[in-house]
Amino acid sequence: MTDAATNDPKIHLTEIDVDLDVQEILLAASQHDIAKLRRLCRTESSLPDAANVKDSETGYTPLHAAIAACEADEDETTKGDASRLDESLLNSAAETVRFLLQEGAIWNDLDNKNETPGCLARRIGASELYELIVDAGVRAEMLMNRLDEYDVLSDDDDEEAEEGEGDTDKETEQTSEDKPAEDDSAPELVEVTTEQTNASDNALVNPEVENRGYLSSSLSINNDRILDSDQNGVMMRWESDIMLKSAKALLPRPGLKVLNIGHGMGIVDGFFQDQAPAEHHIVEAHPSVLADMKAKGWDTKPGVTIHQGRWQDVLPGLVAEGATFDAIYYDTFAESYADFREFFSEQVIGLLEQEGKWGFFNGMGADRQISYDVYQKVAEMDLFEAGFDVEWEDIPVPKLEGEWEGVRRAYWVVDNYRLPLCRFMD
Ligand SMILES: C[S@@+](CC[C@H](N)C(=O)[O-])C[C@H]1O[C@@H](n2cnc3c(N)ncnc32)[C@H](O)[C@@H]1O
Repeated sequence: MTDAATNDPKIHLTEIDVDLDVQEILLAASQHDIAKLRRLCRTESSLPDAANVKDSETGYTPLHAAIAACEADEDETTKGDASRLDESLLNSAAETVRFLLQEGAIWNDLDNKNETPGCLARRIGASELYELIVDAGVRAEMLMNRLDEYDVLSDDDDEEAEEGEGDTDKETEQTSEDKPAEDDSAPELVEVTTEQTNASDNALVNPEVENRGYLSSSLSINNDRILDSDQNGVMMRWESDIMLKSAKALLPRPGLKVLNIGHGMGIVDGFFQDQAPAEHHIVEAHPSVLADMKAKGWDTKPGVTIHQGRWQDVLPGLVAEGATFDAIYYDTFAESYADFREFFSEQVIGLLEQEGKWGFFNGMGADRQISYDVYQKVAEMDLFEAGFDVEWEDIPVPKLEGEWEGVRRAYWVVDNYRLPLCRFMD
């Protein structure tokens, strides 16, 4: 390591110094020695971000180390059995985890086994520690979402100031400075994986796909799946049971008015048709899906009106006409959590009957249980803020091992699908 000509002592550290510091911090974390951690984090350590150091061999952060210390020696049959964990160790670990989070520890950093601290807590059966990490994730995500909103507002201000100076697609541009340093993949809203950790950054549903790019890409539409040109799964037949249960919960009897956003393979629309709705409106934006709908005669089915275009462009017109619906369903592709929030806080409010129900495909963070749990809470809080109550029903998802052949990434990993049913609050 070459020393820079500077008076900053940190620049003069050798790799050995750094490694010793890292080991000292990780040891203190695993011993739940908060007094020592406090000293190391605040004064003694020469490392700038002591709460987020990483062991080069295991990839452990102090959070991983504090949690891993609770793991019981166990054989295969008792793995994850919470009753085998030492209660006082769990309590001191909880204190340590709280302390590290206060010091800015990142809730979802990955170790070398691809586990976040929360994944590790869940695997060893430390549910209290798991909940602490989930809550930290919720706080971080809420904050990131609000900051992104603030960014969008300032972008809008800039645009207003620059009116007439040409258009930039700010919606779809995101520079690396906009993103949080620790997280670089998206909270998955719909059907796409979060590959690394992440529920953060409010970026796009699929890190590699954004909505306008997707809508101009070519699709392969088969009987059991729709893939985009990069083999990302847009819709898959295994979701049929989820679609059936969603349709039945939303449209319990004939003669109601339903609005569906995103036709895909037409699975949910088929189940809505089975309920003989009085009006069945479908918003779809992809030209190939629209062509497929026409080929399958959707334009002549009873009560069906097809609205061609993005919901962002179509729905304000329906609101202006005063259209209302007993049921609304949202299942799009390559949209962000921010898009989804805009959908329910700005559009559903204008389109749903007072006693109506609405739902969405709940795929946010579904490639990792902790991300799924975090995003359930985040959504719940935002729905509450927008004036909606939500009920969740757990539906077991069948084993999907064979399903992902030919699909770029498995976007579904968690065991249970949580089906949301939303209504206006009383
Ligand atoms: C996951 S599929 C919907 C699957 C559907 N629920 C089913 O049961 O087959 C998502 C659909 O949303 C459409 N879509 C994506 N973005 C959209 C947008 N902004 N507005 C309208 N439709 C959109 C896609 O073209 C695709 O057909």
